[in-house]
Amino acid sequence: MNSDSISDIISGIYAITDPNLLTSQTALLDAVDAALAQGVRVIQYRDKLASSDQKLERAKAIHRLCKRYQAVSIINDSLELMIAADADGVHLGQTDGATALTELDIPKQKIIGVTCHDDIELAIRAQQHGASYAAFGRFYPSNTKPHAKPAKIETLIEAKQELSIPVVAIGGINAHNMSPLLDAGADCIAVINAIFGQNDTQKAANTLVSTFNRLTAGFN
Ligand SMILES: Cc1ncc(COP(=O)(O)OP(=O)(O)O)c(N)n1
Ligand SMILES: Cc1ncsc1CCOP(=O)(O)O
Ligand SMILES: [Mg+2]
Repeated sequence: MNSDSISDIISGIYAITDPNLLTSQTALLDAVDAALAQGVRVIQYRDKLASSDQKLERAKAIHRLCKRYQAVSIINDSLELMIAADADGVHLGQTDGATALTELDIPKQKIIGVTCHDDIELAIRAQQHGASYAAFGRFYPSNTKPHAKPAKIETLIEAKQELSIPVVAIGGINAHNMSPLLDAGADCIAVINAIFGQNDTQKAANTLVSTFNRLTAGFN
């Protein structure tokens, strides 16, 4: 991992892999490479289908690719896999250990992302307990996770007032609808389908990254 601050690291486009969209290891690694080459800064390996051995091999390969592009690798759900693959961080949902962050043995330098749905109190507690970033969403209907709880843009605005850690927005986001989330203060836009569900990953990543950069060019 590079030595930038967490606000520099968790910013821009955050791409999350999906085994239903990237069905082979080659497809997965080629797509991650294409996304990184276009300026995606964060990759989350999210895979609820592969075997443990496959997950370890893929997580390690993604971490190597991220290092090559000076991006960061995050593992979904599993602290054990993060440690085994020596990835840069882990993303924990409310049923993955996020409710007991202080009881987990997480190496100090690792990034810890926490799902906060639409709940600012969850985010404040997560920050107090050592979370590196808070993720809110879903903001728009998501084909990837149709039953994800909806979140309000007002919650993002409140999150930016209450939290010092970066704020990530997720759920049904694409280049056409990210603008209100950025205006509300989202530091980072997390996507699955808008990048890995597209025929041309490179073009999709380029569109997302350039749209993010254009829309945030006047900020700060
Ligand atoms: C960046 C980011 N935000 C939210 C989630 C959702 O995590 P979770 O609620 O644990 O759901 P699953 O992804 O495990 O289905 C995420 N993965 N990444
Ligand atoms: C994992 C997750 N958590 C809330 S919505 C979501 C899915 C995001 O995928 P997409 O960008 O395709 O809507
Ligand atoms: Mg989870």
